[in-house]
Amino acid sequence: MLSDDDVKWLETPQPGWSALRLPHMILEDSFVSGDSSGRRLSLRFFRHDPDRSLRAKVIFGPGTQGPPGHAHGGSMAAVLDDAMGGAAWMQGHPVVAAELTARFKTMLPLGARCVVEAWVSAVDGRKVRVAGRLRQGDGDTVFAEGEALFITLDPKKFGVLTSEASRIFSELDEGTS
Ligand SMILES: CCCCCCCCCC(=O)SCCNC(=O)CCNC(=O)[C@H](O)C(C)(C)COP(=O)(O)OP(=O)(O)OC[C@H]1O[C@@H](n2cnc3c(N)ncnc32)[C@H](O)[C@@H]1OP(=O)(O)O
Repeated sequence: MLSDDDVKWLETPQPGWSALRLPHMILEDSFVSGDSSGRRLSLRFFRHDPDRSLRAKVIFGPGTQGPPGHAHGGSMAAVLDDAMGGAAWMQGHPVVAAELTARFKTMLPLGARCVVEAWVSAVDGRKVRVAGRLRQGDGDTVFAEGEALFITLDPKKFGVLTSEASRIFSELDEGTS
């Protein structure tokens, strides 16, 4: 479904980005990242090393269709949710989403190469506020923006994801320190 060029584009980090495997990607059938067919969502995650925010490259496949030829808003919101949650986890906050706002700015053509940016904007006790943006990969067009409130839970509630997160993020630090 994806061309070899698309796969190569997805897997190539931009300068200052480190490839990142988010902890929940070890789970089978992860809603956003679990489709390897290219029909729905194809994503690769990265850390933007200078400020430790999150980046993802994403292509919305034909199975994400909402308006003809364009991505469903729910699929864009799901990508923003996953990326914003990932940004919080990457900064050491084991969270789930409590509130999510998405603003759809421009219709997103299926098959377009897109970039997601997500960053923690504030932390107040267990409340972690994160913002994100889904934009054109090779231009400035913004398809959607998001803001979310995540709540930190007892890490034990996440089972194996907790140790997986420590392993992944410390390896990432060793690789870039
Ligand atoms: C492994 C890597 C993963 C990477 C990416 C994955 C991202 C995926 C993100 C998701 O989609 S997670 C799935 C969707 N989310 C859920 O299913 C969460 C369902 N909701 C819950 O489990 C609970 O409601 C929740 C944990 C969010 C809160 O319950 P708690 O009992 O732990 O919290 P509590 O009620 O004590 O509230 C703690 C604080 O948060 C505030 N709060 C909780 N829910 C809120 C809400 N919905 N809106 C605003 N504030 C909220 C609450 O007012 C309070 O503020 P204060 O400390 O100031 O008093």
